[in-house]
Amino acid sequence: MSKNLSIVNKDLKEERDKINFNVEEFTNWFYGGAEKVKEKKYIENYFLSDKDLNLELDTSYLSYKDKYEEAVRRSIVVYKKLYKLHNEMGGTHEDFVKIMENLRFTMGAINPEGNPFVLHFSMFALTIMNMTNDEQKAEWLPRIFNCNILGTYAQTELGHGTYIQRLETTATYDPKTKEFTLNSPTLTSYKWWPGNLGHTVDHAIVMAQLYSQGKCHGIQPFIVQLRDSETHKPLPGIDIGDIGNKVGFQTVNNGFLGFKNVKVPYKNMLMKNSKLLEDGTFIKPKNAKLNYGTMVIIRVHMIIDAACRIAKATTIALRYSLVRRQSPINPNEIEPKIIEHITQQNKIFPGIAKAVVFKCMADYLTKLHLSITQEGNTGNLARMPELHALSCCLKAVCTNEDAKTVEVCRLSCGGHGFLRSAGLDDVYRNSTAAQTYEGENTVMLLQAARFLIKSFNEARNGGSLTEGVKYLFDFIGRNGKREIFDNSINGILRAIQAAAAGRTYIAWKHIEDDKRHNSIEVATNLAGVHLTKAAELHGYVCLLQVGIEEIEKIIRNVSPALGLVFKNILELFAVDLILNKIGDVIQHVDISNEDIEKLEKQMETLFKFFRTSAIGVVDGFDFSDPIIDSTLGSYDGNVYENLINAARKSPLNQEDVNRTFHLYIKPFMKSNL
Ligand SMILES: CCCCCCCC/C=C\CCCCCC(=O)SCCNC(=O)CCNC(=O)[C@H](O)C(C)(C)COP(=O)(O)OP(=O)(O)OC[C@H]1O[C@@H](n2cnc3c(N)ncnc32)[C@H](O)[C@@H]1OP(=O)(O)O
Ligand SMILES: Cc1cc2nc3c(=O)[nH]c(=O)nc-3n(C[C@H](O)[C@H](O)[C@H](O)COP(=O)(O)OP(=O)(O)OC[C@H]3O[C@@H](n4cnc5c(N)ncnc54)[C@H](O)[C@@H]3O)c2cc1C
Repeated sequence: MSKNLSIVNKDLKEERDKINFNVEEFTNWFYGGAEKVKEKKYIENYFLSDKDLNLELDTSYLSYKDKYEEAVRRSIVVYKKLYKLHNEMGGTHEDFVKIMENLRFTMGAINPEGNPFVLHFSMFALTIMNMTNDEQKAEWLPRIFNCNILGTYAQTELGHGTYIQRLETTATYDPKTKEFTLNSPTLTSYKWWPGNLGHTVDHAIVMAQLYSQGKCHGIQPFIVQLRDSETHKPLPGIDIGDIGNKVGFQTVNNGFLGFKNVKVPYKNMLMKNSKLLEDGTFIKPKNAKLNYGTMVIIRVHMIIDAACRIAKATTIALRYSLVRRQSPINPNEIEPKIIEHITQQNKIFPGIAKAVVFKCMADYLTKLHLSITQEGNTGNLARMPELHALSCCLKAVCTNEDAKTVEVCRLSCGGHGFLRSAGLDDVYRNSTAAQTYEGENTVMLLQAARFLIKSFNEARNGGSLTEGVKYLFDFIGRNGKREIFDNSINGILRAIQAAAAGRTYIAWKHIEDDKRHNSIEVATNLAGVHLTKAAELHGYVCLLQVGIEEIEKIIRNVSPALGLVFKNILELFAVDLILNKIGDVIQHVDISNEDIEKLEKQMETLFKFFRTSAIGVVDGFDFSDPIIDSTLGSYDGNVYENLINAARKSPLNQEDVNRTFHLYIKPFMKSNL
C-alpha cells in the first residue's frame, strides 16, 4: 500500500530525516518477517483498492439500519474476494489463515463499527474445529468454510454472562426420538449479546444445560439452525432479533434469542469432550472446563488486538503532536511542536512502549497456547489451569491498559481528538468493549488471583510452582524482609515481583483471617479488592518478564541501531510501570526517595533519547492511510487540510441553508416571543 502521495508536512519531514535506525527493519519485526510484511501490504491493497467497497462513503453519518446494511454489503464484497484470493494463493488452510490475519486490520477500515460476520470466522468456526468429533467435523466444516451456513456463538443470556454455570437455556434429550428439545424457560434465559445473531447468521453454537435421564449434566454446546436457509425467516419456536443501539460495535448486529420447544437432532451436540450415548447416558469429559476452550483461544488473540489498537492510537497522537504547534515554552520563541512539552511525551511515549511489549507477550502466549493445546490433544491437561489463569490475567491487564492508553491519546490531541475524523473514537469503543466481552475484566482478574492463591499455598508448603509464579518462593524466602531495590531492568522486575507477591500475601492473609468467621467463599469475596490488585500486578510481572526475555533475543538479531531503540523501549516500559505502581512497590520493597527521584530523572532521559526514534517506531507499525483513517494521523501530516476537507463532507454542509431555518428558526426569531 503506497503512502499518501501529497507533500509531507515540513515539520514531519524534518522529524523523519532525523530517524537513526532502519524503519523497515522494525516493521519486519512487528509483522514477523519481510515476507509477512509483503503479504500484508499485498492483501491490504488487494481489498482496499476495490471500488465496489465504496470507501468514500463516510458511514458514520448513516442511520443505524443503513450502517448495518452497508456493513453487510461491504463484508460480502470482501469475503467474495477472500475466496478468490485464497484460490489464487493455492487454497490451503495456511493461505486462509494468512489472509484472515491480515484482514484483522483491513476489516477495521472497511467496517469501522464492526464486522457483521466476525463471529462466523472466529468463535463459531473455532468451536466447531475444536469441540467436535470427526463425523461432526466432516459434516460442518466444509459448509462453514464455503459459507453455506453462517454462525455465531450464543452463550450469554439476559440474566447470566459471567456465571455461565447458571445459564438457564435447557436442552432436554429424548432417546426415543433421538432429539434434544431446546427451551428458554424464563425471560432471563433469553440469549443476549451474541455478535451477528440479530439478523445476519442462520446458525449458532448454543450453550445450554443438558438434561438427560432426568438429570442435569451442566452446560454443553449444540449446533442449532435458527433461520430458514432460503427465506432467512426464523424457524418455528425461535424468537430472534437485534438488541439495539450500543456504545459501539453498531454494525456487529448483537442479538437476542429465545427457544420454545425447538427440536435439535442428536448429532448436533458437540461431542469431542462430553459425550451422550444414544440411549441418553452421559459420559463426563476429562475436565469439564474443556467446553470453555473457545473463550481461551479468543482471550489469547485479544492481546495482539490490544497491542494493535494502542499502536494505531499512538501513531495518530504522535504524528499530530509533531505538526501541531502550541504555547511557547520560552515566551519569546515561536510556538513549539506540542511534543516538546514533556507532559505530551509522558502521554504518548509509554503507550508506544506498551504496544511493543504487548506484541512480545502476544507472540509468547500464542506459542504457549499452541504447546499446551498439543499436550491436551495427547490427553495431558496438566497445564490447562496455568494457561487459563495467564490468558484471563493478560486479557484483563492488556485491554484495561489499551482503553486507558487510547483515551490518553485522544486527550493528547486536544479538541481535535474529539472529532470522529481524528479516528480515535472507534478505536476507543473497541478497546472498551474488549474490557467486557470474553469475560468481564474484574472477573478475569479474580480467576487469575485464584491461581495465584493456590500457587502461594503450594509455595508455603514447599511444593512446586510453574515458571511464571516462581517469584513467590523469593517472597517466602525473604521471610518478611523487604526486597532491596536496585535500579536496573532486572531490579525493576524484582521490585514488581515483590509487590505482586506481597499483594498476594496480603490477599492470602485476608482470606486466612476471615476464614475463621466465614466460609472460604465469603472470605475470598471479602479479599476481592486485594485479589484483583495482586492479579493485576502479576500481569505486569508477566509482561515485563516476557518483555525482557523477548527483547533481549530481538536485540541479538537486529542491527545495533535498532537494538538501541528496543533497549530504550524496554526501559521506558519498565520505568513507567514502576513509577505507576510505586505505592505497591513502597509497601514491599526497600526503595528510597532518592531511588524514586532517580527513576523520575531516568524517565526524562529516556524521553530525550526516544524523542528522535518515536516517529520511526510509529511509522514502523506501518498503518497505511486507509487503515489509520484519521485526519490527525495521516502519513503526510497535513492535518489542517484534512480537517477542513472532512468538515466539508458533513451532510449539513451540502446546502447553504438548512430547512430548519424556514421551518423553525425564522418563525421563532420573528415571533417576538
Ligand atoms: C482467527 C481468530 C480471530 C480472533 C479475532 C477475534 C476478535 C473478536 C472480536 C469481537 C467478537 C466479540 C466476541 C465476544 C464473545 C463473547 O463474549 S462470548 C462469551 C464470553 N463469556 C465469558 O467469557 C464468560 C466468563 N465466565 C467464565 O469464563 C467462567 O464462568 C468463569 C471462568 C469465570 C468461572 O467458571 P466456572 O465454571 O463457574 O468455574 P468455577 O467454579 O469458578 O471454577 C473455577 C475453576 O475452573 C478453572 N477453569 C475455569 N475456566 C477454565 C478454563 N477455560 N480452562 C481451565 N480451567 C478453567 C479455574 O482454573 C478454577 O480452577 P480451581 O477450582 O482449581 O481454582
Ligand atoms: C460488545 C460485546 C460483545 C459480546 N459478544 C458476545 C458474543 O458474541 N457471544 C456471547 O455469548 N456473549 C457476548 N457478549 C457478552 C459478554 O461476554 C458478557 O457481557 C461478559 O462476559 C460479562 O458478563 P455480564 O454481562 O453478565 O456481566 P455481569 O457478570 O453481570 O457483570 C456486572 C458486574 O458484576 C461484576 N461481577 C460479576 N460476577 C462477579 C464475581 N464473580 N466477582 C466479582 N464481581 C463480579 C462484574 O465485575 C461487573 O462489574 C458480548 C458483550 C459485549 C459488551
